[in-house]
Amino acid sequence: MKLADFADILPHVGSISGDMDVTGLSFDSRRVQPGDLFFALPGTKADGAAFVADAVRRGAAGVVAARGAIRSPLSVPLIEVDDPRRALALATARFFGAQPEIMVAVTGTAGKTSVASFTRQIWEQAGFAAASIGTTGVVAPGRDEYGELTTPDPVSLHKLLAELAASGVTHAAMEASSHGLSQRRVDGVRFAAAAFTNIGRDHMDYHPTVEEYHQTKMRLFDTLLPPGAPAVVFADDAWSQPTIEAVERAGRKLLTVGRNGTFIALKRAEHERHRQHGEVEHEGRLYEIEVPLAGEFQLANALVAAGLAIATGLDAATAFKALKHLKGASGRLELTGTTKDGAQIYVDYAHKPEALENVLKAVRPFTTGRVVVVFGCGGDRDRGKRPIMGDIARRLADVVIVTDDNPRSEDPAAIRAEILAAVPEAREIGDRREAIRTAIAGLRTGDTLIVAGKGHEHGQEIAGRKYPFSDHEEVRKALEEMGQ
Ligand SMILES: CC(=O)N[C@H]1[C@@H](OP(=O)(O)OP(=O)(O)OC[C@H]2O[C@@H](n3ccc(=O)[nH]c3=O)[C@H](O)[C@@H]2O)O[C@H](CO)[C@@H](O)[C@@H]1O[C@H](C)C(=O)N[C@@H](C)C(=O)N[C@H](CCC(=O)O)C(=O)O
Ligand SMILES: Nc1ncnc2c1ncn2[C@@H]1O[C@H](COP(=O)(O)OP(=O)(O)OP(=O)(O)O)[C@@H](O)[C@H]1O
Ligand SMILES: N[C@H](CCC[C@H](N)C(=O)O)C(=O)O
Ligand SMILES: [Mg+2]
Repeated sequence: MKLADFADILPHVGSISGDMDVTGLSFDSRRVQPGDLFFALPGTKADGAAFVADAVRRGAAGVVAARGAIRSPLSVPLIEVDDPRRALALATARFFGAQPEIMVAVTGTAGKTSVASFTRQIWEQAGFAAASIGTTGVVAPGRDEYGELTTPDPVSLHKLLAELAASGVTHAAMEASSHGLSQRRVDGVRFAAAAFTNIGRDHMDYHPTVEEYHQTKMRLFDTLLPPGAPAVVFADDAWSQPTIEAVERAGRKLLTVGRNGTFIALKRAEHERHRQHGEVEHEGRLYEIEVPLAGEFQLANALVAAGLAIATGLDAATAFKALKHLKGASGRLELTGTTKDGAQIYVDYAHKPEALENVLKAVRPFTTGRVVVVFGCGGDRDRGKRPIMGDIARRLADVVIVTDDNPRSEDPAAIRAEILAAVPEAREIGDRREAIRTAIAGLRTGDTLIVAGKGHEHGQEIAGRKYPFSDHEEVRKALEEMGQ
């Protein structure tokens, strides 16, 4: 492509020729290929402007940077913009060109992965070639890949969207994390609808206040969703009202779901251990629904997903019928094993307070014995959540084992100590493998064990190194070795 093809996104002035070839786009100097346009992004650890010389040395054909960020003269054209991250997102969308025709995004503290996966499954059952993109990776016809980020960077994202479109995928649901929204990773995607699940405590190391965190999520509705397009809002959360107001203020089409919802109104719900039943009203008609998954919260996620599918054109009866066949996203309150005595073991991705609270509450009514939890907290992330999660475990579980999650660069014992301060009666077993084994060995009839925090993850990051690790596998191996 030529620079002139990006004229509306990258205004080039003076002596810079629009005839300049752009053969690729890059925001990391270490990955620049000759002919790339290098975007110097102000980051959380470094400033991309400091790597411009490196990028040029590696063959960058031009540089895009924030106004005034580059002071010394360059041997290649410099294009100055107000918001380089947004410019990168828009330019990559233009560069890769195609995306699945109908794309939706879901934001919220918890439930994004589940909603994206459920929406894909509803579409699949309706006969569409559909994809989901998020924390657990990319799932599409003939494709199931593990991913690193919940919301990929714009270059990886638009390359992927173009591949999906080329392979015939017409529908895609993706997660929009607050980091992703704040860093403009999805600014180049054309959305047909967007959804909100809930707000809880998360990423308080990145967002100064919960209000700012919520406002960042609202970018999805007030900036990225086209005016008039449908916004599906879960109506039963403490943050539903501010979200509804933000959607209405922005002039998007508000569709609420849940007990307080009007687009899909949940009239009745019954919860069984591995199954949720409900009756919903949509446009004056009643539908019986069934979600074959553990955890009351999955009913909420299923309604949001059905809302997205209906809002983008699927008939309601097909969408509601599809819920009966939903499979849970990997590691979301997933029954991973049962002991000979009938104690049940779940792997769950709760790594933030509300999620842990929800999961422990969800299994209580079906647990005739004790609720046992094994969990830790990740390093280099919000420290404030550690004692909060300790307190939740103390209140809602009968047996607590505090172990390591991904300590990353932090001292694992110090992380555990911050959790244990709120739950001093807990057992401390740093080695996650041993913690899981100890918990399983102690299970009795009627007990439920929740191994929380790592869900689908394939590795454990300790002191900057990633070691292979899977909660699923550890549970299975432990049961096998104990002759269970
Ligand atoms: C804190 C954070 O969000 N960081 C993300 C951010 O990096 P950054 O821009 O802050 O990076 P930086 O190190 O400060 O560098 C600034 C710029 O200089 C460039 N650079 C740097 C070094 C060099 O030699 N040359 C060079 O050009 C970098 O490529 C970057 O463009 O932008 C990068 C590209 O999009 C991301 O890969 C990176 O994610 C890191 C790896 C990360 O761990 N992010 C997590 C916290 C995250 O995003 N999580 C969310 C939510 C998870 C959830 O709750 O579900 C997610 O969406 O996954
Ligand atoms: N609607 C919900 N309300 C409360 N908790 C939920 C809800 N959905 C899921 N959870 C809890 O949150 C965990 C993560 O769920 P899920 O992966 O669907 O959310 P997410 O928003 O994608 O999270 P992350 O940002 O960590 O990727 C689940 O394992 C469960 O413990
Ligand atoms: N997307 C989240 C995942 C956290 C998962 C948990 N296992 C941890 O390591 O804290 C993050 O990067 O903050
Ligand atoms: Mg997720």
